[in-house]
Amino acid sequence: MIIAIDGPAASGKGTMARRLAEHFKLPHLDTGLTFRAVAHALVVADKPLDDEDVAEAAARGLDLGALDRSVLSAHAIGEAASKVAVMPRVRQALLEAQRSFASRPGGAILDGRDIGTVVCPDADVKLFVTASAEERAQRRTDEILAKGEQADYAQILADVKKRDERDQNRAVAPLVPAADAHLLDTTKLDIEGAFQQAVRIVEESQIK
Ligand SMILES: Nc1ncnc2c1ncn2[C@@H]1O[C@H](COP(=O)(O)OP(=O)(O)O)[C@@H](O)[C@H]1O
Ligand SMILES: Nc1ccn([C@@H]2O[C@H](COP(=O)(O)OP(=O)(O)O)[C@@H](O)[C@H]2O)c(=O)n1
Repeated sequence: MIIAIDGPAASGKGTMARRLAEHFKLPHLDTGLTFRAVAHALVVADKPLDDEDVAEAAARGLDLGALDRSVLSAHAIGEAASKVAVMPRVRQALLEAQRSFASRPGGAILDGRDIGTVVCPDADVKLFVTASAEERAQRRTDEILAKGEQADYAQILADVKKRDERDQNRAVAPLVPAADAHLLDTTKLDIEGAFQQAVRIVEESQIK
């Protein structure tokens, strides 16, 4: 079974994907980390974020087994990732790695922005996870504060909106729900409530 989960920044798709992976015993790939890793490689090499040759080389050299969430989850890397994610050759290189992960025998869960539309258009179940921009900014703020770092809600809300805009309006693989995706608005759901709804959707689509 392949489960595709998409949604905007801090909607809770990663948390949901990890819990579903554990529940259904499926391997999980957070494709956001692949874009973050490319952005991180450019930042570390002191290269501009629009250098497509360097970015493509980083994408082609990516080891999916070595994605370090603790380094890549930084708020600023998310912003940088959405800049490298507009480059077609970067997307193509990562697409090959993402599809290879998805084609594992037994299936997989992938989460990102274009899983249901581009990476796995034939996925067995597609979820599009949303929440209001204000709720998502609050979740990200709480997450950063919980790490003991400083967080400015107003700035984070502005960043979240800017990233939504960039992800929804890029030419290649924009953030949009697949026609056959189940929409799951988690604005008023806690983590457990959102997970239970997702399990129900997956189980119902297995029966059909
Ligand atoms: N339904 C929810 N209610 C409240 N907080 C949530 C919910 N889902 C996720 N979170 C929290 O919000 C933050 C962002 O979630 P995450 O799964 O990383 O989102 P995404 O992968 O969409 O960026 C995390 O701190 C997570 O614990
Ligand atoms: N399948 C994907 C996943 C991420 N991305 C890009 O990578 C950025 C970071 O993704 P992420 O999922 O790690 O971000 P968060 O939602 O966790 O904040 C996004 O803003 C997108 O620009 C993408 O274009 N396609």
